[in-house]
Amino acid sequence: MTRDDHRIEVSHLTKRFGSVTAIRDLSFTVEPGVVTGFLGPNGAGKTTTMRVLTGLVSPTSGTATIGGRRYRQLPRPSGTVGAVFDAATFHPGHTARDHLGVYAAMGGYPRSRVTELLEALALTDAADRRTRGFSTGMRQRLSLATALLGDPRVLLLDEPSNGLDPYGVAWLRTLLRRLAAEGRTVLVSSHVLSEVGQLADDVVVIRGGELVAAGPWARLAGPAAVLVRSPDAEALAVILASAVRATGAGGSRVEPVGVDQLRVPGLAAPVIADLAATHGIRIHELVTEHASLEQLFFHLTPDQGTTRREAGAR
Ligand SMILES: Nc1ncnc2c1ncn2[C@@H]1O[C@H](COP(=O)(O)OP(=O)(O)OP(=O)(O)O)[C@@H](O)[C@H]1O
Repeated sequence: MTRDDHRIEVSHLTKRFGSVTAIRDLSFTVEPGVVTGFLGPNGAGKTTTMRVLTGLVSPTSGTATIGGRRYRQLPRPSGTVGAVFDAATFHPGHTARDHLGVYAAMGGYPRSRVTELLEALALTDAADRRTRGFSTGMRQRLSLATALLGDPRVLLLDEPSNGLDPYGVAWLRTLLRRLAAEGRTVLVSSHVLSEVGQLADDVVVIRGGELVAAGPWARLAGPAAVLVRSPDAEALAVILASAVRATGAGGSRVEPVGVDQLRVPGLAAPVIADLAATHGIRIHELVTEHASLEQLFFHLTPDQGTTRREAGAR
């Protein structure tokens, strides 16, 4: 099996529900081996895209494939793709073990998988309790355990951190990173940005059903600015201001931050260090500030009004 066998490819995908265009000519790829965050404001089209990927919704046009095949064309769909959608429901009278047992039987997976997954998802102590008393975190774990029954190479998780406390989010992060490190393709949707920042290496950002940005989020965010500490900050500010102007970054200014510190946009740390050395100016500290995922999100998807979006107006 090669990496190509479980790459997700969404190509010119459009989905209309009556007069509402949920997805419009959307194209992106999701690579195995990393956790990819699928970001967008409410109503952006994340769930619809994931539903098309799992064959639950038919596209109006375009394709969404896994390893080059549509979900229904996969030889073992549930063994290839594990999906968790928001608001998973369980039979309230079933225990966690019953629930996994039913799905293991339906998928033709050995009973030993149930015990393995109860352990891997820290559910062993709750295995024989009825799901009606489960907390949100336990429900999320049980949904994930169900999705992992067939040892899928591709995981599609819609808002998996919903309702998790900070311990739950930390646990989820460790689990997803481990699953990705094993070579799986992991796509995680969310609008809770601080959590995706901790969970994902790559991001796909959509708005109004269209692609806004895709790639490693650190690259998308770019170096926002460098903080420079120097006992000769005033002299350095003059030199750096002229270098910033020379880059053509018209709106960017070197700003003093405290007594001996400057915030320098538009110049990389090595350039600043070299300039200081050329002019014999001492540097005590250089720190590159990256934009947070939240800043990136607001920059890429300025609010256009929820009502307008939900109505599908453009
Ligand atoms: N079955 C449906 N019938 C009609 N419209 C739908 C249907 N499913 C989704 N939509 C609409 O498609 C758009 C995209 O919805 P979707 O649920 O995919 O967005 P989302 O990014 O997952 O949002 P959220 O973060 O709020 O879950 C919305 O305008 C939504 O109202």
